[in-house]
Amino acid sequence: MSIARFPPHFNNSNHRDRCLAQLRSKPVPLEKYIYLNGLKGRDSNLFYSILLDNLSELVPILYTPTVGEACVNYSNIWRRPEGLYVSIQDKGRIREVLSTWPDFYDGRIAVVTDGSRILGLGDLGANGLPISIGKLDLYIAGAGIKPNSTVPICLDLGTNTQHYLDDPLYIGVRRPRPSSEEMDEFMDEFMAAMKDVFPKLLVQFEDFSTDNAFKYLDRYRRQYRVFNDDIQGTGSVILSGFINAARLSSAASGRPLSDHKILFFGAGSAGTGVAKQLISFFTTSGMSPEEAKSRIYTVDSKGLITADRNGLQEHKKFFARTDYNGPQLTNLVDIINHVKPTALLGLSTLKNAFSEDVVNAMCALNERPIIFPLSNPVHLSELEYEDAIRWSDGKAIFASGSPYKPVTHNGVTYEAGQGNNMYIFPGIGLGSILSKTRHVSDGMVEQAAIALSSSLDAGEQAAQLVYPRLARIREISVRVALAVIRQAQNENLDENPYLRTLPDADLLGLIRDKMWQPPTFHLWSTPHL
Ligand SMILES: NC(=O)C1=CN([C@@H]2O[C@H](COP(=O)(O)OP(=O)(O)OC[C@H]3O[C@@H](n4cnc5c(N)ncnc54)[C@H](OP(=O)(O)O)[C@@H]3O)[C@@H](O)[C@H]2O)C=CC1
Ligand SMILES: CC(=O)C(=O)O
Ligand SMILES: [Mg+2]
Repeated sequence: MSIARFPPHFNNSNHRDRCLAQLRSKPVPLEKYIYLNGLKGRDSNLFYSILLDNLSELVPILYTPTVGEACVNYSNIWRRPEGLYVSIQDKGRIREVLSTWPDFYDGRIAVVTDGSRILGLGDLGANGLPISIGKLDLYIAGAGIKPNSTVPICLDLGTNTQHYLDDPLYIGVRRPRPSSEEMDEFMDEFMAAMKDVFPKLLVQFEDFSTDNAFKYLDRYRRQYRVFNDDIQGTGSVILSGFINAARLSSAASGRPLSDHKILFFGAGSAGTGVAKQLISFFTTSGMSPEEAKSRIYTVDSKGLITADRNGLQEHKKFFARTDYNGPQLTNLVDIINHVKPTALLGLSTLKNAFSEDVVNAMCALNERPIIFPLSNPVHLSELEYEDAIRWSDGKAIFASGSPYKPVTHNGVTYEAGQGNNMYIFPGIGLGSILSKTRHVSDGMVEQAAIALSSSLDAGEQAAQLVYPRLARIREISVRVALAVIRQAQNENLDENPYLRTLPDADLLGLIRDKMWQPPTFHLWSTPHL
């Protein structure tokens, strides 16, 4: 029997080839994003099935870098409602607004942004929703979280970006951002309402501006099941890459791990999160807290951060150096020559900040320098991969926030690592859901990093990679989830005692079995033809 309005010879099995061909015919990445978004609306099972089979091709479209372009232009490319907006004008009735979400009882993971610092692109206001959607697509593809248990949220609190306020098509409320008192009141009501409406929810804070990122993580982490991806997820993923990079670097130089010195170019929410995570790892590996702290140097837009600077923001004070009293160091090469770092990490949003002189200075100090330009999207990267390989003659141990294609230099092909929290948050989410943990602890985040660092397979180790290849993300998320569950148990945060009875091999099997798979046979899963 044929189904009305389907062509008589419509064939599900080659329809995915048709979709891929349609996608590939789009000339520019933003058009591909719009196409995929439409496909998800028409047939979400097919969308996720195609995504899972083509991760390396599709993740750079649905996530960084293209999702950045989608956010910048969201008011213009908007097609259909696809997430939950909670507006500052909803203050006093936020619970009602959240209750309009379909399937709210199934809500397990929300990614919540207020659009105030989307990737390195600044304050995009209500245009920030695609970042929540993109992160949740990675939860679904990368960790098998059920699509209808994910809740993408954008808090529409106004924007301080004038051209959006002037744009007649802008989709958000037309007002500047609220005062910190007004925002605190809004956030307190929002978080309480989230707990009421979605009782089983884990909340991931995403791309809040620096001060609010720290403030709301600290304010809610003991009360609700929350974590901040930019502070904790980034801290975890970069610790993991650093462990593997330090092993490669130490193998070349003979230096022990305890001899490493890390220079952070950018001391915002991500830089500070990574620096704290490294210190915690160094101390658990046996260094004293003072020794561990002495290994970290931070740089912001005014130069090397020293304790004698007036008006330092709270989050910069801990790392401010007390052992330098000379003239303010502002030039990165001068700073490198003063610090003599083994690793240079960029979380600054400053495109091409790692010039040839900077790479040369790192190479002069290190047989194999660790250079991670981590700013997103790719057009804000501190260093292009090709330049890193050429200028260092293939010696740089490299990972970037957004993906790069392999580079061939002097007959050798090099593969970049992607140091992006996408390797961590899906597994943290899955582990938190399965263990029913009450909170996400620092210990869980650190164990996630250690699990990721030890997940390289033989091929990846032979290629001297510091992160696994993206195609293996589901298997990586299983291991990260296992580590997260075990640590939740060690800290008595879990509320699923059955998992405690399982040995690791059985628990790994259970985690795999719990992952959602797109149905292999379907006839158009969303029936709104
Ligand atoms: N790879 C990954 O997984 C992740 C990458 N990121 C990326 O990291 C970047 C930063 O994010 P985040 O920390 O939240 O942003 P913030 O705005 O909190 O921090 C940016 C930092 O960079 C510094 N900076 C800006 N311009 C310069 C300059 N000219 N020279 C030196 N330092 C400078 C700022 O200095 P000042 O304090 O003086 O303003 C600030 O310390 C973004 O591009 C984001 O996409 C973020 C999270 C995860
Ligand atoms: C990856 C990420 O979370 C960011 O760039 O903000
Ligand atoms: Mg982010």
